[in-house]
Amino acid sequence: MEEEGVNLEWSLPVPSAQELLVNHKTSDEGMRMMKENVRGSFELPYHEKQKSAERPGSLEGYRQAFITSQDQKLERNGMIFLKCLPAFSCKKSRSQRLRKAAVAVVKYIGMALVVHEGELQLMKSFREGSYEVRMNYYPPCPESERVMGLSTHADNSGITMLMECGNLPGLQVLSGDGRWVTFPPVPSSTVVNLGQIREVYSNGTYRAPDHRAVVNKEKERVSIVTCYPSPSLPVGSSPQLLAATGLTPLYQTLSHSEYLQSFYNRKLNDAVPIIKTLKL
Ligand SMILES: O=C(O)CCC(=O)C(=O)O
Ligand SMILES: [Fe+2]
Repeated sequence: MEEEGVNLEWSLPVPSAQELLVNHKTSDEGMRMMKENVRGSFELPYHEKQKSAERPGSLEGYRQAFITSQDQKLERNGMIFLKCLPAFSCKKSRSQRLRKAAVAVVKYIGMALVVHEGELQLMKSFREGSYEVRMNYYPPCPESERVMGLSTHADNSGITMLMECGNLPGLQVLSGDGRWVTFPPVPSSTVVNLGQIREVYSNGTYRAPDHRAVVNKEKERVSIVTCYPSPSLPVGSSPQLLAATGLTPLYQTLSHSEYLQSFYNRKLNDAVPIIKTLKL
């Protein structure tokens, strides 16, 4: 499939989870350098990393992965989180290519839902909206079966693009029959993950898969995750989809900031996933 110069090759490695692999030709020297730079940032001495540590009131910077409660079991994950504005200056930049791939995925999901050109606002929002980048660093652990790199979650985004740095498996997806399936790293590919905003948008047609990251006994693992939240759009079932299909809306509609606020007010191990709280 070709979309605005982005080549997409689809496959469904885990049949029951809506997770796709996209090959968008990022296996160039620039990508290798980016991965090396990210790895290098995590390998800096502690006091250097603290210079870019998360500041109160901001989620951005270097930090331990999400801590939402005093009693929670900590995840073995160091994280750098950044909010980014779209880079208009260089149309061929990697961030632009990733965004194009994300827009293409959003477009094809719309087509699969029989929602076509009415989606111009949606596409515009994905093309122009700010996005988030998260770099995950999972140190090795000899007792890897006793720790978790990132606990079970469904992404709260619209679409997430995940790049593995190195050839080390770690990402696991919960399959329809309740088994954890390890997602093998595929060189020069990006894993596209549907987030909960898309699940709501599709009125529950597509599921945001539960996934987690496990750690390796001997080797560190690094992943780079880009999330496209389309902040100018409300979070709710697509009005075009409901109009075209006559389906009853399953979810209430929130503004993007209301949705994020209720997401960040939650505890990591809250029994009810956020998406269930939106159900009508
Ligand atoms: O590192 C991984 O493989 C998973 C990362 C992830 O799921 C996330 O950052 O949301
Ligand atoms: Fe995730």
